[in-house]
Amino acid sequence: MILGLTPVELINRARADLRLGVPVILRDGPAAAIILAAEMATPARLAELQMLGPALVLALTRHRADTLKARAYDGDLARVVVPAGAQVGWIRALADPADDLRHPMKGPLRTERDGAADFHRAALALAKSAQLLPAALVLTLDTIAAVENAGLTELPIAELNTALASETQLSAVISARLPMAAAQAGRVHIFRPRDGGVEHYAIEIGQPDRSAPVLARLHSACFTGDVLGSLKCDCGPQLQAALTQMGREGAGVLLYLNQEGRGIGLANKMRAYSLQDQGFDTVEANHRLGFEDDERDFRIGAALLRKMGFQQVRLLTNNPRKVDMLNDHGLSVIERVPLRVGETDENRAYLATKAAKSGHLL
Ligand SMILES: Nc1nc2c(ncn2[C@@H]2O[C@H](COP(=O)(O)OP(=O)(O)OP(=O)(O)O)[C@@H](O)[C@H]2O)c(=O)[nH]1
Ligand SMILES: [Zn+2]
Repeated sequence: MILGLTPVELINRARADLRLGVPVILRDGPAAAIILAAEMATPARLAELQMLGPALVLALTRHRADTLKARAYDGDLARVVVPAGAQVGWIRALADPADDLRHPMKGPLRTERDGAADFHRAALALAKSAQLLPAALVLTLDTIAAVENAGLTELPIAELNTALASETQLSAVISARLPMAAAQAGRVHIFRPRDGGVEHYAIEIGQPDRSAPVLARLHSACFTGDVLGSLKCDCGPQLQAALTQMGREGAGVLLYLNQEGRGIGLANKMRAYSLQDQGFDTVEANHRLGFEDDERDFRIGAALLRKMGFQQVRLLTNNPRKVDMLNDHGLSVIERVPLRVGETDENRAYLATKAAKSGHLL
């Protein structure tokens, strides 16, 4: 006999469904809702939802709602009423700010005030965790009968919320020696989250003494900076400078965390870059897309360092949040080592915005 899927397995299936444009059913006891990622909506799928019931809603985060001048009665999110006959283009324009400046008048938008927003909040969290735009069509169902035999993934929201909020458990997969330009004595460790998320890497230089403070860096993936040598940020030079300093000192550990774009994923980061070309700064661009300034789960870095046996770190960073987070999650940062490299004409304003709005130290 095959037992049912665990919540973690169901969540991963639900993420894949949303990314494919397949609806997912959320359950809360006897209550249920059907959700669809707004950016993946097609005319056919939208028509299916519109036929199931009249009360179709587009859930948006407060940041996106603020941009659209829609009232967010639920605090952190808004439930925008989808008018009968609304087309996919209307949904997409609300979800995606790409054309905000060209077509500023999207309203007036009517948002719901009464009733619960639990399904909507869960739908947005799931869309974010699938690295989609945080915008979801939500139809609360009177009865689940109409969708019961469609083979859709069904997810209890209590379990979904618990799983999304809990600390990721990581398993060590393999490690192997890697001589690098910055240090001959390098070793790459691969860690796999047990929640089905993307793998993260640790680059160990030399043989750091576990009973002494280790020179450490938490580096968030930046395809454009790390690989392409982008001049828009300082990630590539920071990565190289950190490895070089560890090589020079003979020991250190650099965590390469796959949290591209401060946790929003590369597609959304490129959407943010496109908005930056329209004149918005890095924080404003994230907000217009509906994200927080920083969506990273920094607990993963702390968990990895602890798992590797480290307790005390000298942390290479300009970001005081990283220091606080490690101190709050079982490590002690005995020194913050500044990492100021790679300033260019192109990234000067970006670095200044991070100092002014995100608390980075100059
Ligand atoms: N969303 C978004 N992400 C960006 C942008 N520019 C760089 N990133 C991402 O930001 C992350 C690097 O974060 P930073 O804020 O530069 O540095 P930090 O890691 O917080 O702090 P430091 O330790 O001082 O470097 C990487 O994941 C990059 O992909 C941007 O304009 N928008
Ligand atoms: Zn970068």
